[in-house]
Amino acid sequence: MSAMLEIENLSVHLDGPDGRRLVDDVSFDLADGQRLGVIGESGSGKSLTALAVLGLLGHPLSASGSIRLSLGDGDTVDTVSAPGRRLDGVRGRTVGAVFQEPLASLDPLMRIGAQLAWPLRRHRGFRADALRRAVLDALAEVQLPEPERIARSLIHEVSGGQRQRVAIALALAAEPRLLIADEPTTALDVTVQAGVLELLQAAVENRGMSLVFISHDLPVVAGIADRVVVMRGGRVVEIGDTRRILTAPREEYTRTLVGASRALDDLLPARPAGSDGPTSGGTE
Ligand SMILES: Nc1ncnc2c1ncn2[C@@H]1O[C@H](COP(=O)(O)OP(=O)(O)OP(=O)(O)O)[C@@H](O)[C@H]1O
Repeated sequence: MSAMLEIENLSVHLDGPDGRRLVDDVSFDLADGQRLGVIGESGSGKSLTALAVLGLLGHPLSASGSIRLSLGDGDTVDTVSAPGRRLDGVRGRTVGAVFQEPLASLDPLMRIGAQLAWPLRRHRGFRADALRRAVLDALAEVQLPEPERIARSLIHEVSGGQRQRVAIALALAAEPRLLIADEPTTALDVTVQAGVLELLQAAVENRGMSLVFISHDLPVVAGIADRVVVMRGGRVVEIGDTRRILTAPREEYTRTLVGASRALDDLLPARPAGSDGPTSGGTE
C-alpha cells in the first residue's frame, strides 16, 4: 500500500521572545485507506499536528520538517513548505477536516445549501439542477432529515448534532482522499455522539478514505482506528496497531491511558445477561 501521508521530523515552534517547541520532532505515516488514531492528554500537540498537515498554522506558529501528502497521481505536496496558493487547492480537495466545534468550518451568515454548493461546484463541477441535487444528496448522506429544509437554513437554526453532520458533509463534499477529524464528537451532547461517530465511520469506509482521528478518548479511538499514535508533551510516545497498543502497551504513559479507560469500564455496572445494551436514542 502506498503512503497517503508521511510526516518526518515535524516540529511546531512558537516564535517570539517566549518561543518554544510545541510539537517536537514528530514522525509517523499513514497508508492509503488506513485509519490512524492520535491520542494524548490535553496540550500534547495533537491539534497543532493536524493544523500543520492542513497547512493552517499562522503567526506566531511555524513548522519545520516535512509533511508529504499524496495527491493520488504519483505527485505529492509538502504542506510545511508549499506556498499558500498551492495549499488552497489541496485543502478540501485532497484533505478534508472536521473540527471539535462545527462553527469553525461553517459560515454563520450563509445558508447551508449555499455553503455545500461551493465545493461541489468548484471541485466536482456540478452546475444548475445537478448542483441542487448534489447538495440534497450530500445532506441525505449524513442522514439529515428534510434535506430541503436544512439546505435553506442558517447554521444557528439547526441543532448541535445536525451542525456537526453539516460540517461532515462539507468536509466530504469534494471527495477528499484523507479526512482529519479533530475531536469531532467532544463538543456534542452525549446522546448524539455515537450517531455522529457511526456516520463518520460509514463515510470513511464507503469511500475508502484515509482517516486521522484525534481524540483524548481511547475507547472511541480504539473503535475506529487500525493504528494509534500516542502523544505527550509535543512528542510521539508510542505508535502501534490498535490491538497491540491496547493489549501490550510498551510505554508507561500508554499503560496509564489504557489503565485509566479500563478503570472507567470497571466503574460501569455489568450488563445484564441477554441485554443488547442501551436502546434509548437521543434526539438531535
Ligand atoms: N496559537 C498558540 N499560541 C501559543 N501556544 C499554543 C497555540 N496553540 C496551541 N498552543 C499550545 O501548544 C500546545 C499543544 O496544543 P494542541 O492544541 O496541539 O494540544 P492538543 O493535544 O490538541 O490538546 P486538546 O486535546 O486540549 O485539544 C499546548 O500547550 C497549547 O497551549
